[in-house]
Amino acid sequence: MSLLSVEGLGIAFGGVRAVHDVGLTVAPGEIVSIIGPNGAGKTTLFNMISGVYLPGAGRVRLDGEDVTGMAPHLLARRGLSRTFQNLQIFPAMSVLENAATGFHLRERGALLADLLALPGARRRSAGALDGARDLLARVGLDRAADREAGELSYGALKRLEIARALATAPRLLLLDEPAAGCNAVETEEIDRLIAGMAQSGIAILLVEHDMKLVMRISTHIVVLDHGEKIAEGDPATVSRHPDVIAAYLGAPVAVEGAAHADG
Ligand SMILES: Nc1ncnc2c1ncn2[C@@H]1O[C@H](COP(=O)(O)OP(=O)(O)OP(=O)(O)O)[C@@H](O)[C@H]1O
Repeated sequence: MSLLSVEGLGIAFGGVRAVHDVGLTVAPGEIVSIIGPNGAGKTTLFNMISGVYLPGAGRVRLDGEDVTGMAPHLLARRGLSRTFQNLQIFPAMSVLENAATGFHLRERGALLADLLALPGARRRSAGALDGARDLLARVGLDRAADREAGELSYGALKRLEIARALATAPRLLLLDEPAAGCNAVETEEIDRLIAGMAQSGIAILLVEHDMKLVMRISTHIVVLDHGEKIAEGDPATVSRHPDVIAAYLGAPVAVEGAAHADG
């Protein structure tokens, strides 16, 4: 059964349809990727699912419950967490402290209370730092815990962002371009991390331009162009779809193990 179910989602900005009538589902352990050219509406779709934008049309359901337009911290309590295309890291804070901020994403105002050292902040922070150490181990950054975040490589920063998103123990994780700007080795680390999270039962929704990564790890791919879904299916099907090649890929993309998929 699907954990996330999106139906007929749409939004317009100043009369321009950024996303129109898009539907998709994600089940626990699945990796569903959204691909398409720049401006196709991928991040806007993410923003509607994660409560950043109120959709102009359509429904978002988590476990069958209508959560359309619900605030991000309330969605986090229900098990939805996300990362952003642009890193949201505090470079002057330690890696550990950055990971610990993730524990406050469920509580509106908690992060500000901590920064202002309001009552309860000290107790909450101690617990968050313990939890943050576990998260850093999960993404392979435990040995960098005490370094300043600003000193990390780009790939490590991307993993730190994922660690922070994991702090809310998500059942559904939205990853916006986790491999953007990463080199081949860093991309492989992200690849393993995403596959591992899916194996642990987390439902993953991914926006990513690295087609090798997408074709390797996706269970299902949804293709957007000009805000509309133009194709969907497994990697082998999507990578050879004529409309997808015309709108985005330019040429068929090799998919491991799919050489004889035509039968
Ligand atoms: N807040 C906004 N106000 C006005 N227009 C917006 C806003 N957000 C997105 N758009 C427009 O909506 C369309 C879809 O943008 P979006 O960022 O979702 O595309 P994308 O597929 O994520 O692109 P990219 O791959 O470059 O990140 C674009 O035409 C964009 O200019």
